[in-house]
Amino acid sequence: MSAHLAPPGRAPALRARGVQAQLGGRPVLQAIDLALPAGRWTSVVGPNGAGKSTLLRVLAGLLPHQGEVELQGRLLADWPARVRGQQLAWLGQSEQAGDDLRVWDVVMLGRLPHRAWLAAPDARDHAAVEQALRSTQAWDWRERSLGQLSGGERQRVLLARALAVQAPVLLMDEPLANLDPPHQADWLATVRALVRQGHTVVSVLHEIGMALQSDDVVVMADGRLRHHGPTHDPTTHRCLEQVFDHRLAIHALQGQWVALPVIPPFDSFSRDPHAD
Ligand SMILES: Nc1ncnc2c1ncn2[C@@H]1O[C@H](COP(=O)(O)OP(=O)(O)OP(=O)(O)O)[C@@H](O)[C@H]1O
Repeated sequence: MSAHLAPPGRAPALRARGVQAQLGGRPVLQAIDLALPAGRWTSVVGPNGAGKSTLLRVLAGLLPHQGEVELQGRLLADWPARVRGQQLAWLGQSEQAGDDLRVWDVVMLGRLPHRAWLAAPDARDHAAVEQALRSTQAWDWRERSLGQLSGGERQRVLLARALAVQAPVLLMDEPLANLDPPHQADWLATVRALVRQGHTVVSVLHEIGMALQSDDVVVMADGRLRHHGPTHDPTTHRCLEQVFDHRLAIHALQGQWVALPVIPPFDSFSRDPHAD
């Protein structure tokens, strides 16, 4: 496993030390030591069941675990809940959100950590919600209820809710689920703009081509961290190919990295497995 060091003088946005987690009595994360540098976009990738979502939930403080997790140099447990909610925004996988709620109100939920108990939203809250809805092209649906939207439209509203928090650190689990190619490209542009402004973005992605657009890649397999390194590093590419059983290959194409499937020869499908 390669180490990736945060720039000197700035605490990592998130740090895990000796993290372990169990689900259903089974260990699903083991011995995770990880420092995610601030002001960069890191993608977490790996095969199904590798522990990616579990890691993200642990980093967000949403799952009990052993070991330590720090947000901006301070243990998660030491942050007052409301302040932590201002610092760290979360977009979960297949999130349930009230289908009867208006889109506007769903996105306004992202402003809760900024408001005093029972206080009405102020002008800044309204501005943040409008900006988030416009940036995900969800503004036109603001009066509709969430339950009336398609899967991709709904995902854009939930992304808007995470953006409305305006947190320095954003964690997103499969943010591209249901998004069509133009809106995947818009998501990419949004993430790049956030990182340019100094935000930290951590995304669990199945789309390896998209993950290869990030600054850094964390590779997981079997509940363990296999690699953490810059996206352009050949070691990162080799590790990715390895954890996916060499069923994908990474190539340079017009100044970008792309992942292409490695398709077995036709013979291996047509052969009768019981012939031998
Ligand atoms: N509630 C649960 N109880 C028991 N085991 C669970 C539970 N949820 C997840 N797991 C197991 O934990 C392991 C890690 O799951 P996790 O969702 O973190 O993987 P992942 O890498 O995000 O997978 P995927 O790519 O399929 O989304 C898997 O083996 C999964 O079967």
